[in-house]
Amino acid sequence: MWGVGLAIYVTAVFHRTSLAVAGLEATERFDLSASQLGAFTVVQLLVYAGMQIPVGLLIDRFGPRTVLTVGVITISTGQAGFALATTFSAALGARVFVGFGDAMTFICVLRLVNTWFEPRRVPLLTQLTGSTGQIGSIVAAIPMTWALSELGWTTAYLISAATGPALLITLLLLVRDTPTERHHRGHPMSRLTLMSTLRASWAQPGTRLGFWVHFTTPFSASMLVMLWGYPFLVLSEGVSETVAGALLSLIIVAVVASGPVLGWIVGNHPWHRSTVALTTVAGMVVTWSAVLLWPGDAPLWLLVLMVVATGCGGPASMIGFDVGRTSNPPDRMASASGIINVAGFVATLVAVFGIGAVLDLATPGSSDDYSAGAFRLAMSVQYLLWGLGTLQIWRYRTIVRRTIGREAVDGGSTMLPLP
Ligand SMILES: N[C@@H](Cc1c[nH]cn1)C(=O)NCC(=O)O
Repeated sequence: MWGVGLAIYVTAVFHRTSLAVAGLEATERFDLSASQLGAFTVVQLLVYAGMQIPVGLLIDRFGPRTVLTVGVITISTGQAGFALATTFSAALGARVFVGFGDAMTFICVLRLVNTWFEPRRVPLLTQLTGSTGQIGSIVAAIPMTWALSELGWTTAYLISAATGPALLITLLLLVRDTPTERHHRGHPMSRLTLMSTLRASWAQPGTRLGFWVHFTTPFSASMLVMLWGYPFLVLSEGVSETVAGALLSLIIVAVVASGPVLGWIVGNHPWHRSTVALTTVAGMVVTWSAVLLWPGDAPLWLLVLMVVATGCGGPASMIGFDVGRTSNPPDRMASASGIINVAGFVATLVAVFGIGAVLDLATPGSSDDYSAGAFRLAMSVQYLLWGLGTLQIWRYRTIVRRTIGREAVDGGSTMLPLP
């Protein structure tokens, strides 16, 4: 069950990031300005974030198998549409479909993990899901670059869309919602019940703690991988294009390598989950500060430390889902995951936008030759997000620790009995 779900999630991450290496080709094919190119990423992220809460509710109502089926069909249709699009508006519409399908993948896989594995194994498998999924972005970077240059736009994107039918058949043949049911249906929900499910999830301090952990930890890596990493490293830190590419791949290596370690710590020491998240944020703040304050170009060893610390933020974000899991009953689990998942993508959007806006303000009239000084200022936008997130993590961790107590947390529950 998990293998099929994971294969679908790796493919979704591949589709999500498959535009990162196609910027130049897209600019030529659709005759785009820089902001139109950026719109593809922004629209996709907006759709993804906006769909998280509805998708969480749909999973609780119709089960992960059904929602995943719709997700695979939608994302493959979007990617095929992107292959065939010849105008900016058609391509943008196709990216909306990719965002919709993508939004339906991850929390379905989390739900399958929660149903099919014993609770003590769930933290590690949740981590392995998040970390292994990021391999999709390496596939998007290397083979996709080759396919675009050797096979051309339409064939490269059509081949990538063709993974959809194969995954769909495997999904329909193998995946069951629970060991006893192919389809698990929750209770039909009126608008009132939907609202009360969301309210009940959000009322749990553990859901809020999970939200802020997911807000604070992954955005720096996502912002680097999705948009600003390459220009920052080349234009501001003076590394070659090859080294910049290698450093961005190292982020994914750090994600994949640190995931199981963090998963093990979190599974064995639930009381210390928020401490692990805060330590990871501190690692990012310290290494980023050293890079940004270094006089002139930062040395390569420091850039390596910074990207590794930043990569660890991805797996640390999974702590958010784990706290959400132990703070909600199984029939509200996907809704809580949806709420928590919105946070990281909203923080990424704010970082991507904020950095672009500061770059434009600091370098008036020039869009492709930002100075090192402008980049340093722009990258400092991240401190606002880390600062807000850290305060909120501290606030809700204090509430959880005070109201629930160590024995219950170590026993696997952060659920507060509410009226
Ligand atoms: N935080 C990520 C997952 C992750 C784990 N390790 C690195 N990244 C996340 O929010 N995932 C949701 C998704 O759809 O990818």
